[in-house]
Amino acid sequence: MRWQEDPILEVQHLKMRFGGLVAVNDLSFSVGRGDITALIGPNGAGKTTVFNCITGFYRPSEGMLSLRHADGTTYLLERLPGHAISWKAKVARTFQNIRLFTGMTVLENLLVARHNPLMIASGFTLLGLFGLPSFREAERQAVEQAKFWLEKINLIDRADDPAGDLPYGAQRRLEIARAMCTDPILLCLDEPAAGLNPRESHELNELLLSIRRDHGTSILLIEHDMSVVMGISDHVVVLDYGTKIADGTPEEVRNDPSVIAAYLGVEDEELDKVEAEVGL
Ligand SMILES: Nc1ncnc2c1ncn2[C@@H]1O[C@H](COP(=O)(O)OP(=O)(O)OP(=O)(O)O)[C@@H](O)[C@H]1O
Repeated sequence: MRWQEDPILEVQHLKMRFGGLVAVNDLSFSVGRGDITALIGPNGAGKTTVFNCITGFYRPSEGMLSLRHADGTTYLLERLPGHAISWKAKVARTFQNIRLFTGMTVLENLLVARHNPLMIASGFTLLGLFGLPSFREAERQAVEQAKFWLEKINLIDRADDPAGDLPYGAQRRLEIARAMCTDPILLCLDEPAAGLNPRESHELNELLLSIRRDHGTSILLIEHDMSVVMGISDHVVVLDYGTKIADGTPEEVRNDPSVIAAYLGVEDEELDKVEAEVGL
């Protein structure tokens, strides 16, 4: 199992407290390099809180989040500021609710993701923005990369339209493309299939599989749509009330009585009955 042999991310004893509420409690799991890993669980289980800790939106109350690049460089994410998690550690994310710049064009939304390299190429001077060859080259590369992703997500014909005019499913794909324009090694997607129809969710599966195959990007996703989770994940981690209740391949997790019970809202005492019903 890649998540045991070559983890890109190791979450160790993660705890997140909000006042008296413990949203995530002593959570440990690994994400395999090159794997598609799904983090699932009932509403309020703590999934988005885990994402917020990994991507620097929250500082964990306790625990360690170590991200290891292929060359061995390791980043302790809980110690890095948010911008360094994206820029240095190379972790990108999308949000549960779409967060595009709706008044900007589709192309501009992708160019925003190249802000850091563009500013460095400008030498952080106004003159650099107009004159430096390095800036013009960085700008050309940013446009090329954006066009590549627009082709890939079938939005090249809409490049100059405002992002807010796109249909919902296309906006979701654009968000993923924008995250990919930061060249992440770990892509975190918060409910990418939410609100998609079955055709769009099939297209999403294809897009995620091609991101993993063609770019080697590891993917960690939160998802309620089981056709996405069971269809493309290599590894599934299940949370309930902030703790891990299962961790394994989709097949292992699918038949786990505690997972079924958590989803059905069954009390611990009724677990035997659920086990009998699923034939375990
Ligand atoms: N900033 C916050 N302040 C206080 N409580 C919070 C905060 N963020 C999350 N919580 C609480 O932490 C718990 C876990 O929330 P979280 O959003 O992580 O769950 P989730 O598994 O992502 O749920 P869903 O599937 O509904 O998105 C919930 O009880 C939630 O109310």
